[in-house]
Amino acid sequence: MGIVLGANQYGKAETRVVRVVRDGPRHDLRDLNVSTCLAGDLAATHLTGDNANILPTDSQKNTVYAFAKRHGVDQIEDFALLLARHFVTSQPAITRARVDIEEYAWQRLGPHSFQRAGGEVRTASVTVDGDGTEVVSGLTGLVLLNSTDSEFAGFVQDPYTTLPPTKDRILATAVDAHWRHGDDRAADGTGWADSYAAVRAALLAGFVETYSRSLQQTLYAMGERVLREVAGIIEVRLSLPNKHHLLVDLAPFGLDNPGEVFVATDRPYGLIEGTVRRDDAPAADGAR
Ligand SMILES: O=c1[nH]c(=O)c2[nH]c(=O)[nH]c2[nH]1
Repeated sequence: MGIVLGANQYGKAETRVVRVVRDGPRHDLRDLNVSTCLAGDLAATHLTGDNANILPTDSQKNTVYAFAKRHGVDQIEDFALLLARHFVTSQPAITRARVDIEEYAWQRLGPHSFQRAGGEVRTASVTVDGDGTEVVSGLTGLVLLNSTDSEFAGFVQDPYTTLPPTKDRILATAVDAHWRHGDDRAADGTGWADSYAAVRAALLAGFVETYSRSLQQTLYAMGERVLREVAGIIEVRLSLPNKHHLLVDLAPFGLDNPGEVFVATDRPYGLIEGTVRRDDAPAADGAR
């Protein structure tokens, strides 16, 4: 019985690259998930372990980042063409390159503030018992990003701290917010839609308009804004994942990176949680 190597290919799947274009104070943002896949004369690495024809998947990933900086990102078809052509023309052993790109849409909220389109869920939890009625409204999956006006510095330095302080970073989160209505509103039973729209607007304004020194500070600002602006809300509970965007080091490719090319990491992530409430709010009943 003969055994032979069949079809094969390899590449780097799901390189998440966020390209910020800083053209003055108004920024633009492109958010991509790029997968590269190369095929060609790859028999040796499978049969003998000779890697002479193998462009590391790590280099493929770096090419995505470097091209995002060097060429920018406009239409994803063009960016995919650029990458695929690069791999087949620069690598003698590679005869086929496939590049798949997903683009995640962001809606503009301000000069450097954006909201991820889609994925948002509205929630409601009602508790009725002998003591009364409690209504907790909420939303999850509201993904927000500020491409500047965020810093994180002045934190504890213990023997395990390696994080460099930063005066300019991307701040991104998926808002999970639940707010408790006062008794009057629950008894009244009207105006939920207006209340929801007003809370959502206040959360957005708190995120967009706060110069952030920590996500904790932004959390408080968002909750405070809801309580100040929306009548009938007595408590806001927020759970904010810190969706880290790390600056890619492009120096090995002779490129600078003044806050333009980032890797969006999905885990681990910081999770910042807190409650902001009116000081006269009665204790929660426990709907959520
Ligand atoms: O806004 C932040 N708060 C933190 O507590 C923290 N910790 C960390 O590593 N990065 C950040 N960012």
